[in-house]
Amino acid sequence: MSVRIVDVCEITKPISSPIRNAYIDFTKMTTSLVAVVTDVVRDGKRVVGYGFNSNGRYGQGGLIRERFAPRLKEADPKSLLDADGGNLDPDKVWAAMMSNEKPGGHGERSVAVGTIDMAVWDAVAKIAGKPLFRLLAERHGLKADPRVFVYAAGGYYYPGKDLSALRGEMRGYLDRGYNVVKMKIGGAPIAEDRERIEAVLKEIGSQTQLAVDANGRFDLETAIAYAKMLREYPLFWYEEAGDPLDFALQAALAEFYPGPMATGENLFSHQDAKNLIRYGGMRPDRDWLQFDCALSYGLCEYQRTLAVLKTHGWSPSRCIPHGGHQMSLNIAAGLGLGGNESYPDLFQPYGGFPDGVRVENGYITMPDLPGIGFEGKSDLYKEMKALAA
Ligand SMILES: O=C([O-])CC(=O)C(=O)O
Ligand SMILES: [Mg+2]
Repeated sequence: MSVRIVDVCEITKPISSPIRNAYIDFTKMTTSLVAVVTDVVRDGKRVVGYGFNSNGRYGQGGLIRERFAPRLKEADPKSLLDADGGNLDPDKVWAAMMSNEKPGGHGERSVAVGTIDMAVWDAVAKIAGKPLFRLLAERHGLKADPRVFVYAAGGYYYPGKDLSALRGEMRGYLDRGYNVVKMKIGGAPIAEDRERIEAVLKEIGSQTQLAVDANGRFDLETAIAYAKMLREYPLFWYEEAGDPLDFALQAALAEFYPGPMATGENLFSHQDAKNLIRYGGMRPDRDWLQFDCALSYGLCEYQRTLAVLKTHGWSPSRCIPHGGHQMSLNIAAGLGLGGNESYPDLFQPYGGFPDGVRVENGYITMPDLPGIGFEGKSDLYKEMKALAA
């Protein structure tokens, strides 16, 4: 049997909402939805792999249509196959996409490639007839663990939102089974953010923990001023205080913040991840890494990032990716990450879990669906099917 990619389709979809973090609003946010169509038939149906990019970066239709999809369609089909020719080899597909691309400067190109890479892995696991998390565990000689820790991200700023609305939002997450919640900081004066934090802590009590996210807004002085305020509270983490590439700032902050810090959602390559580990002062015994494969060249690259972490003494269990998508749930369950983000009320239908999956005491259990499992989420699959089936 041979496998051929017969088409790569892209459509840019809105995921807009009136929310705002300390850096951007989401009123014009979009995502690229991609389908990698193969000539393989499984259970009487053509195998199509699907992918989309995470929130926070916009859809990548231009790059996908002009460079990355044509390279896959023009590649010799045999050059994309695994050793016995029965499936695609994601690393070979990745190399074909990245031919004639210089190193460095990992701007939005990594989002375009990450989106297609997601669809390729979905197709590969479907062709193998397995959930992606089980395929990954097998390939790495690990035992899959379908139970994955998830936390509820929200707590955004938006027009007219007062403390009682913020508390109500957080209560809603607790009611849905979460025991870690996250809110935005840095989009209001520090005294106001302190009030917001105290209001949320009062609402959630001591059984639930709160993480805070500054979205890279602060200069060093402000990051330290916040660190001094935040360290009075038992927070789950202090996220992305300063510019994602300002490793010296991150390292200096550690001096003022003994609690857990988190960052990495805006680092888009294993080289950038390596520099964070080398120079960012992140501590493997308590800090968290949030690289998001959908924004950073996909799972082929994420595996290189995990290899970098291992070399530097970091466990994959210190990774809780940004993005709230099923791709990272599969990586978490297959490769032993510490968990995954989720946005219970945002970015639908792209985020979240297959239908019927519930959060219990902060964990979900992955159902055994072939591929990434998008077919189990009916609102999402409807969009995907409309693109290509
Ligand atoms: O608001 C955003 O851009 C999303 C974000 O940082 C997160 O989920 O950590
Ligand atoms: Mg963040």
